Amino acid sequence: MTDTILEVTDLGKFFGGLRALSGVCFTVWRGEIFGIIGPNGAGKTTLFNCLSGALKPSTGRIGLDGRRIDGLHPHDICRLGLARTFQIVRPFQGMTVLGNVMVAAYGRHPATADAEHHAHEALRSIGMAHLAHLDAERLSVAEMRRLEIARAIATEPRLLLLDEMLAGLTATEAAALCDQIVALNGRGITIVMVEHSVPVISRMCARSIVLNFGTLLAEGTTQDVLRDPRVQEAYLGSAA
Ligand SMILES: Nc1ncnc2c1ncn2[C@@H]1O[C@H](COP(=O)(O)OP(=O)(O)OP(=O)(O)O)[C@@H](O)[C@H]1O
Repeated sequence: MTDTILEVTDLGKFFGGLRALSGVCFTVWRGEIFGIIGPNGAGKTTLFNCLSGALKPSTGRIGLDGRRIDGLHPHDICRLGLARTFQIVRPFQGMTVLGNVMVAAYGRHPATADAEHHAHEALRSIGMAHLAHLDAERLSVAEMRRLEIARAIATEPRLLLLDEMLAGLTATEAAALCDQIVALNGRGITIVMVEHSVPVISRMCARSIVLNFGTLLAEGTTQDVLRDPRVQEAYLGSAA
């Protein structure tokens, strides 16, 4: 039997008359890397904002490990084991890489020595230990992305939402980051990733959903989803 970590049922988010999400249902299984694709404005970031508590959904329910989390505050959702990254990385100004990650680690480890230890662990897990004492603002784009993941990891999530982590990276940088993401997944963290690159989603995610105009266009194995004629027309066709 498959073990569900995240269950989304009839999720809707309306901004006035705009239905950014409507009737969205899907299930993420524990231990998988799950993909979310869709054209610009399809509602992917709104979905992440609802899952992480940044936005209160207008309809529906979200279950994390069987517990209802929709409408909870972001820090409560984070404490329950769901972390997310942001498309645009904004490190705390005037702080080192380590300091930035410690801010996240304090959530579970209020003592400074503990927070520092766990922040170092998070940096090591994403291959950034050697950059711990660098001013965070001096990082490259690829390093910023890894810092963003380290901050999320430092909250010790069971489920990690990654929002377009590969955008703007070179092919080599993207491949290295994909390897890091697979390694994190190998350590037991379930991953949900929003990604525009179809080849990346095909390689990384056994199962995926496609959003279009705020509705679920397809759900299933990534292979089947990408072969779906509606997906081809709405997403791949328009991208070609
Ligand atoms: N705070 C908001 N107020 C009003 N409309 C919003 C708000 N946030 C998002 N929207 C609208 O909701 C729709 C979905 O936006 P969203 O950013 O979730 O799409 P997306 O799939 O993440 O797009 P992209 O790939 O460009 O990041 C868009 O029409 C957007 O303009």
